[in-house]
Amino acid sequence: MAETASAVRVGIIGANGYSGIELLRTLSLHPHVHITYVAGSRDADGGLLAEQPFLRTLTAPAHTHDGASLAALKVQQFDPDVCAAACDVAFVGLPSGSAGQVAAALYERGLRVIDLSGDLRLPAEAYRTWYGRDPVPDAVLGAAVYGLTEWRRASIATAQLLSNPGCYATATLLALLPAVRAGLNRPGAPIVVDAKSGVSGAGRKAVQSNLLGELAENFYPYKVGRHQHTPEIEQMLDPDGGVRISLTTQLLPVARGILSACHVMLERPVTVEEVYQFYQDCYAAEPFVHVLPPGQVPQLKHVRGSNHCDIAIAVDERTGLLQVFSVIDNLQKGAAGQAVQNFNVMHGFAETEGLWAQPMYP
Ligand SMILES: NC(=O)C1=CN([C@@H]2O[C@H](COP(=O)(O)OP(=O)(O)OC[C@H]3O[C@@H](n4cnc5c(N)ncnc54)[C@H](OP(=O)(O)O)[C@@H]3O)[C@@H](O)[C@H]2O)C=CC1
Ligand SMILES: CC(=O)N[C@@H](CCC(=O)OP(=O)(O)O)C(=O)O
Repeated sequence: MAETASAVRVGIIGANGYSGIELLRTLSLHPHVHITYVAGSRDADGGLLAEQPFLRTLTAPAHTHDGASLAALKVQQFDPDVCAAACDVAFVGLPSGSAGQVAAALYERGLRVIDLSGDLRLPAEAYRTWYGRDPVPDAVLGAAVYGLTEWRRASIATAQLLSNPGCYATATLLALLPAVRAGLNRPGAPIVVDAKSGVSGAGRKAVQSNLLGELAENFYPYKVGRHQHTPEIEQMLDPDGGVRISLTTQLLPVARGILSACHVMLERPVTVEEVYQFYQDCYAAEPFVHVLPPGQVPQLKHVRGSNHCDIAIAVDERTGLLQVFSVIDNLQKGAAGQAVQNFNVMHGFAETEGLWAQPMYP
């Protein structure tokens, strides 16, 4: 794969974290990207490949743009001026709290910034309530464009500061938006979202302390009634606050994957064929969103390692509930993959560029 003359110089902040590693894996095969800067919370002793020895393709020039210099890249302690000098675009894969500050510093230095954290997704007051800390300054928050790609392309294309959606929010919104925008939900009735995530959703440090003995053959809900993606989902479903969701998040003993099962009280009787056709029409042109025929169910392993989202629909005529199920890989469509999809939209590249990976099965 030859490097193109138009290669964009890209920095990855948080390169030792799960999202950062997934960005490296994805962007190292992107034909219009040259990774020029990788940063973390400290200077590393060895090169990038000493830190992440499994990223072997980075040293295979046939598959990268600049194998030698990529292999020589060192994870540096983040410095906004060094980053700004080295990059046109920065992906920020840091924990919420640190990420917003870093994204703001780079935005103010004129870079295009794609932030994967929750720091830029909510209005200031909602952020204070749900994240329990002060948000970034209004001028920065106001510039951030919420990047649910399939539903926000026009504003993503011109964004300088892109706020990548949360993993649960992505799975849930892709499942619910067609139904809610079409008014299939009964006004005033809360939508129940029963969502489950693999443990990598919690980040590398958290997983390193969640030992196998704790997680294997175990399964439990967490952040009940207070998950930070609740307002993110509600504001996108209805900016006027007319839709309420009850979100339950649960920790699955798998590394990757989210399944969101959404239960919508129907406003009027509909058939599953009707809703299926409607969803099909809605997502027919989408390369990454697939609506399964009635009777089929989505599975984590059908999307694992890829940027795809599978959606399935059922109508429970007995209870008047529409059930919409969606699955994504939390590190791909839920984080790094969607971030690269947004990067492609922002640069006018084909949306699938760098995102050709098929799901890993089994
Ligand atoms: N994991 C997921 O599925 C998803 C994650 N997100 C969001 O993406 C962001 C990254 O998540 P994830 O990759 O899971 O997190 P990880 O915990 O795996 O990685 C975060 C990385 O950030 C680095 N870091 C922390 N503080 C600083 C700092 N002040 N300056 C520089 N580097 C710092 C750490 O680097 P070092 O190792 O060098 O200390 C660490 O490697 C989070 O905001 C998360 O909410 C969003 C959607 C899904
Ligand atoms: C399994 C797990 O712990 N997942 C995380 C998702 C983290 C995330 O995406 O949080 P922000 O994007 O809002 O920072 C959680 O539920 O909080």
